[in-house]
Amino acid sequence: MLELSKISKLFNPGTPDEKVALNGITLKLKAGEFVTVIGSNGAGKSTLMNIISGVTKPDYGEVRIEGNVIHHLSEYKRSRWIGRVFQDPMAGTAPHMSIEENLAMAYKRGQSRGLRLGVTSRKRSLFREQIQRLGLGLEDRLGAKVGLLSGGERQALSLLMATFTKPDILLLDEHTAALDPSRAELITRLTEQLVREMKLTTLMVTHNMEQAIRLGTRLLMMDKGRVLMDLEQERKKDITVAQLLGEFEKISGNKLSDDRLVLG
Ligand SMILES: Nc1ncnc2c1ncn2[C@@H]1O[C@H](COP(=O)(O)OP(=O)(O)OP(=O)(O)O)[C@@H](O)[C@H]1O
Repeated sequence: MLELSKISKLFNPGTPDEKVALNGITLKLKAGEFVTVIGSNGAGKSTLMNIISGVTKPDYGEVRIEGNVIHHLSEYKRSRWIGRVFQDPMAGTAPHMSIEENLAMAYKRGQSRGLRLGVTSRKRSLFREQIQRLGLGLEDRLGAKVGLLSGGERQALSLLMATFTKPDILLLDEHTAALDPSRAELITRLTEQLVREMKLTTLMVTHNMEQAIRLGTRLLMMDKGRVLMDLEQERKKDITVAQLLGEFEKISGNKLSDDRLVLG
């Protein structure tokens, strides 16, 4: 379970560039919830992900995972609880290492600092079994350098690596946005499959409204550092993109301004 309590973040305080990124966010994700997050430009979505993962420290407030207070811990120390996939397929994997070395690295995530990347035959058969789940034939290329994979293959591997040790929280940061439509659909399908099979508690930022409605069990809409709308499955399942945009306008008094908005 993830609990955020009164999280606030101000960038460049006291300067002409002062920006309120998060303004007292309180949020509870129950175990197994799959929450999609959409919002206007500068709403604070990335800052929220960065505060949960430890890239950014909040000015105020508390982050708890499974009851552990973690907002003072380094990004590395939190990695035993958190898996994250970024927009850039290059971000989650090491290009000069082989597929199995990358998997070995993910396997050791959050454990002792000394990285022993030795791949024993027991580990190799575990990796082969896991990577088969992607359905991309990568199990026959375990020795290939990751830099040789396509963007979609690499993002599929990133997703597998992020979920390898069944994290308590999975953070998906526009992880299909840089892919062409067919690859994006493949990664979306794999995401649904892995989240469902492992019952992962998931927070996914997207600019694709249709995807935000279709995926997951709950939808958050952010604006100006706050959660403006919080739709549970019952309300989310029948809502249309037009209704969602209409609701946003009604509550915020403005049209949704998102230069990367994809309607569906
Ligand atoms: N490192 C930083 N330094 C200064 N200001 C920042 C920094 N990171 C974010 N901000 C500001 O904080 C606010 C929230 O930014 P954030 O990137 O979290 O929004 P977002 O919802 O992810 O936006 P987008 O959808 O446009 O990527 C914005 O006004 C942004 O300019």
